[in-house]
Amino acid sequence: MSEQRIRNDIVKWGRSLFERGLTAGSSGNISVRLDDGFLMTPTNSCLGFLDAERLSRLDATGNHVSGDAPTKELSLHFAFYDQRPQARAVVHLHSTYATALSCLADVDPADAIPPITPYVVMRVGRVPVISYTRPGSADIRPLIESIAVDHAAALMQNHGPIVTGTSLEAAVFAMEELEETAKLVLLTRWMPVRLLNTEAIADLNQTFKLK
Ligand SMILES: O=C(CO)COP(=O)(O)O
Ligand SMILES: [Zn+2]
Repeated sequence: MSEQRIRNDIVKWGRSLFERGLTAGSSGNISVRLDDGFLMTPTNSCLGFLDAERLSRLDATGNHVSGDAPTKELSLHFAFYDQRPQARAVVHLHSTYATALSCLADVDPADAIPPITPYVVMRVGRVPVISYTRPGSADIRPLIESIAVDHAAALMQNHGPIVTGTSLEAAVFAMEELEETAKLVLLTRWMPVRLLNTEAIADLNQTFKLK
């Protein structure tokens, strides 16, 4: 896929996520790994109004080479790219329900999203909670690196979700699934929920291998 097409896709998905209320104001950021570097959304930009020509272009070693200054969360994007060779895109949002889950004191930090539907198992997998760090702090990097080999998604405590995928579309779809499942988890929080059993989960993992 050409770089221009990828730039247009970042603008398209950014607008779509923003218009559906999945992140507000200038929150959230998107990156895509190219063959010779990275494209990232600029810091303080609104995902609803990105300009394809002003996206931040970084070289393969992470140096900013053109466009506006990149997201201040580049450490967390690079942590996933370093540890997951298959990751081609990273999406971070402040979507309401996943962020609400990230604030709950009694959520299992090793497994924040119970397996209540097949799609969350297929598209997202197990979701750990990463301890709080200040937005933009490089301190997040080792925390993400410690989970990134085995997890395609995480919740940053009191902050929001972060998801990777083998394409931008796959990362966006996984993020949408994560957000919708977080909503279901909160809707059913005080109800006796029947989870998928280990047999069903093993069958899903075998049939739809998460990358
Ligand atoms: O969500 C954000 C910080 O966590 C937004 O930061 P940027 O505007 O630098 O991308
Ligand atoms: Zn954020």
